[in-house]
Parts: sequence; structure tokens; C-alpha cells
Amino acid sequence: MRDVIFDISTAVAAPQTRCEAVLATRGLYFDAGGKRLIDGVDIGIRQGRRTMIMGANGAGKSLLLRLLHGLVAPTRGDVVWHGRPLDRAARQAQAMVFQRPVVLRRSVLANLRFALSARGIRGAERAAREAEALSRARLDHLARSPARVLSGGEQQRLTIARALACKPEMLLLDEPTASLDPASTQAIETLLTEAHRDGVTIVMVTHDAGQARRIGDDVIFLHDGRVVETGAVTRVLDAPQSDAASAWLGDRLYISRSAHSEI
Ligand SMILES: Nc1ncnc2c1ncn2[C@@H]1O[C@H](COP(=O)(O)OP(=O)(O)OP(=O)(O)O)[C@@H](O)[C@H]1O
Repeated sequence: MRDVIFDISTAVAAPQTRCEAVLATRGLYFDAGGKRLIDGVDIGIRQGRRTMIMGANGAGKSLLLRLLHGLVAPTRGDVVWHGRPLDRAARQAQAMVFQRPVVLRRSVLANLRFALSARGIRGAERAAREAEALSRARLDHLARSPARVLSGGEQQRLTIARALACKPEMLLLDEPTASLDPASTQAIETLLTEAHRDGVTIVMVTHDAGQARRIGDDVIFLHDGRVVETGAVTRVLDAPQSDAASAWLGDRLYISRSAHSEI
């Protein structure tokens, strides 16, 4: 029996505090290829917090993020947004950013324009949001450049600024700085810090404990598709209570079962 540690004093809610969560899962399972990849996940994410999803390679972090955004349907269980099932309107209140920046084959400005127009934002409001996004991403000087020729860091700043221009309530990010150098990583962290100050709830997959400390409030630690520990970043990283988190932080191999369990 593996340990499951919940710290209910923090934002990552145990079931009894789930009602405060803006986004929650209830008995979430995802099976594929005869394996259980997400295994009974029950989490809650409170508004305005920065939640880091951490764990070893293959733990199910990206899959959980996709389930939270409705990109993948669970085998069983629910994703709940403000107490109601995640629907199209709820998904529009979220924005997702991937590890590899997804930009359109057009200029930086046109990328912003396209995203805003798709949300029905036009005219002066759209122009104001475009200007704000360019400034926020520090890309004013590249507004007319094709987005595809930008560096990886610049493209990722664009995808985040484009997402934020749509004024999401929640931003979900899957290792957005995984392939970036320290300066580009810092620029992304600054963007996310500013978004958080503006009230955006952030949920981010990261492998980087330093990054979690710098910009995170809470951690959800996954192992083999199960949540084994949650709590405030400093508590989990300084004093992990689960074997899986202790081993990961100590750079040790932790195997509680061969891989994802057979169904
Ligand atoms: N839509 C899907 N259908 C089937 N299997 C999937 C799907 N998405 C992910 N998987 C599998 O689920 C497991 C967990 O993958 P996931 O990408 O979530 O891990 P991760 O924790 O994000 O790993 P990493 O740190 O290496 O990115 C993997 O074995 C992966 O192949």
C-alpha cells in the first residue's frame, strides 16, 4: 500500500475542502493499452494559486493536464469546473500552453489577432489587447515578423501572451520552459508571475524543483498515475513525506510497482 499524503492546510485540496476548488477531479481514471495511466485522482485547485504538477517521467503529469483541460476524456470520473462538469464554456475560460510552442504560420501580430478574433474580440478592444500582449511578451519590435522565425523562447513568450490576451481564468502549462535556456526561462517566469498578480490561476507541469520554488505555491506529486503527495511547495520539497517524492528529490530510483498497473 503506497502512502498518499494530503496537506489540507494548503490550496491543493483534500476531498473535504474540494468545494473551494475552481477546478477539481472526482475519482478520475484513464486507461489505455490495458494499463491504468491515471489511477483514481482526486484533486482540487483553488483560484489564484500556482499549482505545480511534479513527478518522474511517465508519471502521468501531461495526461492529467490534458484531462483537466478536456483534451482527453477520462475513462471514469469527472473533471469539475466551479462545481459543474467541464464543458465548452469552461474550456474557454482556460488556456493551455504546450512544451513546444504552437504558433501559426503568420506574423506575431496576426497570431494574436487570430486568437482574439476567434473569441469574437474585434475593433478597439482587440487592438488594445494586441498592444498589451506585445508589450507583456516584450515582442513589440517583432510584431511584423513571421512567428515561425522567432527563437524558441520568443515563440513561447508569444504563446503565453496570446493565451493571456484572451483573459483566461486559468492557464495550464505543460513544461513551458523545458527546452529553454536560463534567460528565456526567466522571461517566461516573469510573464507567469505578472499573470498571477493579475489574478490568473496557474497549473503547470514542471520537472524543475528550483522553478517550482520560484513561482509555485502548491505541489501535486504524481507517481504511476496516482497522487502520492500534495502540499505547499516548500513543505513538499523540503520535507517530502511520500517515498516517491523523497526518492525523486534525492535523485534516487523509486519503483513501487513495475510500471502502470495492468487493468
Ligand atoms: N492519450 C493517451 N493515450 C494513451 N496513452 C497515453 C496518452 N497520453 C499519455 N499516455 C501514456 O501515459 C503515460 C504517462 O504519460 P505522460 O506524458 O502523462 O507522462 P509525464 O509524467 O508527463 O512524463 P514526462 O515527464 O516524461 O513528460 C505514458 O506511458 C504515455 O505513453
